[in-house]
Amino acid sequence: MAKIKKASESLTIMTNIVLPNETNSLRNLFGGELLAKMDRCASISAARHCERRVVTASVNHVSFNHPIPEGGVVVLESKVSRAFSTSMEVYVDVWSDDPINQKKIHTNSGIYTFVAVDEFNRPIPIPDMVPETEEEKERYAAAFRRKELSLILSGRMKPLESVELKKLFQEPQEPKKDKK
Ligand SMILES: CC(=O)SCCNC(=O)CCNC(=O)[C@H](O)C(C)(C)COP(=O)(O)OP(=O)(O)OC[C@H]1O[C@@H](n2cnc3c(N)ncnc32)[C@H](O)[C@@H]1OP(=O)(O)O
Repeated sequence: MAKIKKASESLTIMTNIVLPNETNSLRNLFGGELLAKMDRCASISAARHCERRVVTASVNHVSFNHPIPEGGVVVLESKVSRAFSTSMEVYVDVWSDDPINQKKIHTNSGIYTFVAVDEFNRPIPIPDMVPETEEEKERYAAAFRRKELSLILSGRMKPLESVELKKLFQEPQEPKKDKK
């Protein structure tokens, strides 16, 4: 598919208030609820990028650094960070927003992989993606390593078959001397 899209074209922002039925016993947003919100937000970004139906293939990384309290405002922002052949990586950032005190803190992020599928749920090719901002470029550059790691962890790739990831664990080679 020749079409190339910008990362910003997949930008999705979801803003919600944290309701009591979404909280844990500490009255903070329950982790599983947050994961579901992140999956929804990321799947919209993926569908915006490929203009197809998408399925979640893997949740590669999620961290929870700060709690989001009941009654607080949770803001999710997602964008495709790299498109491969039929799959794409989507980065989700989450903030806790306090509109009264006008404080917004980054609480966590997550990295998801989605696959575009046809009407028979078979993977189909997707448009390429071009990063523009510094952050988009950094995330794009590291996405191939993360894809390899995800494939290894899911048993779809043997560690020795990796290209980028393997380089991280290789000893630096001595430069070859010219033959006399
Ligand atoms: C939005 C939702 O919540 S959907 C509900 C939850 N998700 C689901 O039910 C999905 C269930 N899984 C499936 O349907 C299938 O396993 C699929 C569609 C994800 C993959 O189908 P497969 O026939 O295995 O396809 P295939 O091996 O060709 O992989 C397709 C692409 O996904 C990538 N992929 C598959 N699994 C992973 C993984 N764990 N991590 C990273 N990438 C993966 C492959 O590398 C390939 O990428 P590429 O074409 O861009 O190089």
